[in-house]
Amino acid sequence: MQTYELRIGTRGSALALAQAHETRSRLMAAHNLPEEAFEIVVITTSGDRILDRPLAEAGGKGLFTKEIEEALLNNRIDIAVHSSKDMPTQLPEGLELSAFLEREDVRDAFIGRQSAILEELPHGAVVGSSSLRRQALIRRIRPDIDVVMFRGNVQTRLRKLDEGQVAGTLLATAGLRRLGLADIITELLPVERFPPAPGQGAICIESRIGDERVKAMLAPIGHATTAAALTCERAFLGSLDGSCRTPLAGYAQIEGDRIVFNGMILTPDGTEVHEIEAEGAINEAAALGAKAGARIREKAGTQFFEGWF
Ligand SMILES: NCc1[nH]cc(CCC(=O)O)c1CC(=O)O
Repeated sequence: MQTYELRIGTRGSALALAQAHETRSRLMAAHNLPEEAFEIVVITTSGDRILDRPLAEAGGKGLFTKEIEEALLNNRIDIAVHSSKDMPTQLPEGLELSAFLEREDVRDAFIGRQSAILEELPHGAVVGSSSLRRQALIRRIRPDIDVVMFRGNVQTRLRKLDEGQVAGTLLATAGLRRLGLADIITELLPVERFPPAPGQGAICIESRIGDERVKAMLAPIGHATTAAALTCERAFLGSLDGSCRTPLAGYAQIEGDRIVFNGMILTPDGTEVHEIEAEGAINEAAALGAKAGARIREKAGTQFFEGWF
């Protein structure tokens, strides 16, 4: 029987596999181990099966993680590799995010056909996105654009673009780079106008609390400033209940030993926008994010969150 140093759980999508392979490569380098020391275990999740509805409607974020977390808890895998953006703020008892890999580009990318530049699309153009944040951000700057639901993997989206079903779509630059598809990007959207989702661009690794062997193996591949930024962003998300029905953005930037955090919440039509900026010490990342969440909540008022459910 083959014995592995680590069993790595992942979803089977091209992006998820790319992230699992990247994690494996880093572990191989850090521990001077061959590829065979790691088993990659592909796990299908509910999120992979539901393709006909917006995810927020189908039950939200846990959809991409539930079956993988069960495999961790049942000891069928040792670590799970995820996109941080897809991770709920509350993890099942006994599990933790034990490492974050160095963050990729956090920006959203526009992939345009009728125009390379989002803001230069013709009046009334159709843009596809299933992200509530991206939908609201597009409507905010271009209320005339018809934003339609757009799910499926990158290949499906590109086919819909080529067929002319939509004039453009938005995807995370990080994901496209990891898939070797950066060349399809026609515009990199600036974070000031298109602030990213909490966690965007960062791979995280989940493991069992108390599994010290695994934790020690992960230590050399973890990236401290990414971890601080993600801790801040996830605290912001958590303090807003992590409701995936509220379009929101949150981005923490590390400058030396300081964190500069920018948060935003919007109504789905992009007409009402609330922003928050907070700065603090890097070792108070969680408190900073939580406080920014409380302050933006206060700014927006309770009716903001009740308006559209
Ligand atoms: N919700 C899907 C998802 N989760 C993470 C990424 C991209 C990679 C990342 O942000 O790390 C994507 C696709 C996208 O938004 O284009």
